[in-house]
Amino acid sequence: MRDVLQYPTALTIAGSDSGGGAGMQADLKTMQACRTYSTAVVVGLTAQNTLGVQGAYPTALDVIDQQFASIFADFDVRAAKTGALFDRDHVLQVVENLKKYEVTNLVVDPVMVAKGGAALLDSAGIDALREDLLPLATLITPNLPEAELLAEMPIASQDDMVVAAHKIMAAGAKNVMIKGGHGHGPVVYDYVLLADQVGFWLTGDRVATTSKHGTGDTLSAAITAYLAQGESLSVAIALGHQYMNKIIGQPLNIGHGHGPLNQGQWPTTIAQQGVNHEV
Ligand SMILES: Nc1ncnc2c1ncn2[C@@H]1O[C@H](COP(=O)(O)OP(=O)(O)O)[C@@H](O)[C@H]1O
Ligand SMILES: Cc1ncc(COP(=O)(O)OP(=O)(O)O)c(N)n1
Repeated sequence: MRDVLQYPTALTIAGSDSGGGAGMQADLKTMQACRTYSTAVVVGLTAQNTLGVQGAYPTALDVIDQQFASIFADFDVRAAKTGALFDRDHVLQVVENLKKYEVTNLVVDPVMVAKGGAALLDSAGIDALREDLLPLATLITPNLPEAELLAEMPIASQDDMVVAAHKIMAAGAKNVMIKGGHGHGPVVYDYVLLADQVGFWLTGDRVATTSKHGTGDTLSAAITAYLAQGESLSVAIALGHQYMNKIIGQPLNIGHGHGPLNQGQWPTTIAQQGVNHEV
């Protein structure tokens, strides 16, 4: 008899990117590459490609409820992540369902603006995210502009990142990871502040590439995949960061703008990659 692979199940609650590089499509490819099965609540559709977002169409609210109901009637969801949530009503509908189904191991990627500049969450939605969704999150993963909004301060240095992480935690987040992709210099610094007040830096060489569409989605999906596998939060973060570091230097040459990553560049087992579980 053939071996049956045992993949845990996760959930992505996000928007669809018709260009395939970011949003739900990035999440699904990443989870598969990280050996986790993912279910999906589509919160909205975007007409999008590597050049930008041409349209955004949130899903009817009752359809969000139906998707949650179908998933939780059948699957043992071990971890979940949120991505683009579009507006206040959709944030609150997602929050209601997360509470109803008692979702644990929740990674909130507070997607606000796509790299091309299109808003993927309006200002009332940002308030709802901060007040209602953030307290449910196991981990929140803002990029630098998102962290500036959530912490209500400018971030111009690594010291500022540390202060901002503490402010976001004080606003109700249990654990915080501020991503430094939008910074400058030869090294990318991501700062992690854990609930026990332990803070640490994760670093990587800054890759000079225009193929960065979907980096935030990909990182948060990888962390979610490893949480679903039962890893501790600090190990899941470290593995997600290693995955990101590995794939960002080997992108696909696709599209005419901000190209996609190649999430499939992680084909072997963690053991074969020589990944260090020590954090
Ligand atoms: N040019 C780069 N070189 C190496 N790593 C990067 C680069 N840009 C982003 N990353 C990494 O990708 C992840 C996502 O970061 P970021 O791009 O800031 O998020 P977002 O897509 O949400 O804006 C982080 O772990 C960051 O360190
Ligand atoms: C549908 C959808 N969701 C999220 C994003 C933003 O993804 P992100 O990982 O932040 O990547 P960039 O947009 O910054 O490339 C998106 N574009 N579309």
